[in-house]
Amino acid sequence: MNSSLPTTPIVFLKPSTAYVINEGSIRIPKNCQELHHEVELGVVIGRKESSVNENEAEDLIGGYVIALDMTARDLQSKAKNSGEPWSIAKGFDTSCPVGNFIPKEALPNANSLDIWCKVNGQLKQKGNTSDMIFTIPHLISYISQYFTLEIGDLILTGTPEGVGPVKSNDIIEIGIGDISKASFKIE
Ligand SMILES: O=C(O)/C=C/C(=O)CC(=O)C(=O)O
Ligand SMILES: [Mg+2]
Repeated sequence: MNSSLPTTPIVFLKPSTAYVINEGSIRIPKNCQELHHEVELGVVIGRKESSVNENEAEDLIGGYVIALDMTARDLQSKAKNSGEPWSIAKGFDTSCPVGNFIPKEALPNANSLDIWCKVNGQLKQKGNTSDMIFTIPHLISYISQYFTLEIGDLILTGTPEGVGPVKSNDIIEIGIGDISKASFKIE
């Protein structure tokens, strides 16, 4: 996205009303003319803890999901330019579609997974979690210094290149290789 590499993770929050389960619909938020898909690996927290170091972080992982960080890019750019928070741009209703839960034991290689996103059958994003700027233990440790992590919390880990716009009636499909797949329609 032409931003310089962050030296610490950029953290924002989505409310639980952002969730959409597999085969659900995504709503374009009010005043948004540019809604973008961002496919991301999601880490589901399985144990309540705060202030963990990177070595302890692995123990907090309960499992994974494939997820979308749906972003009202125009509203985010406006907020960035005026120094305002990203809450609406990132946290509007239906901004966090998720696939089915995958237990940690079923995904021992979370740091080298192919993740992908198709829009109307066309591949738009393809990346590998080994290319993430920050490792999963680093993200968990960093976030846990500020927020107590609770069972069921979901951490999205950042998106690979290829983010782009979607419009009404588009179908977004996301997946982890051929291990997990989910599909959503833009209302
Ligand atoms: O810096 C920007 O303009 C946008 C950054 C993001 O939206 C960050 C993400 O959500 C991501 O990289 O996954
Ligand atoms: Mg993102």
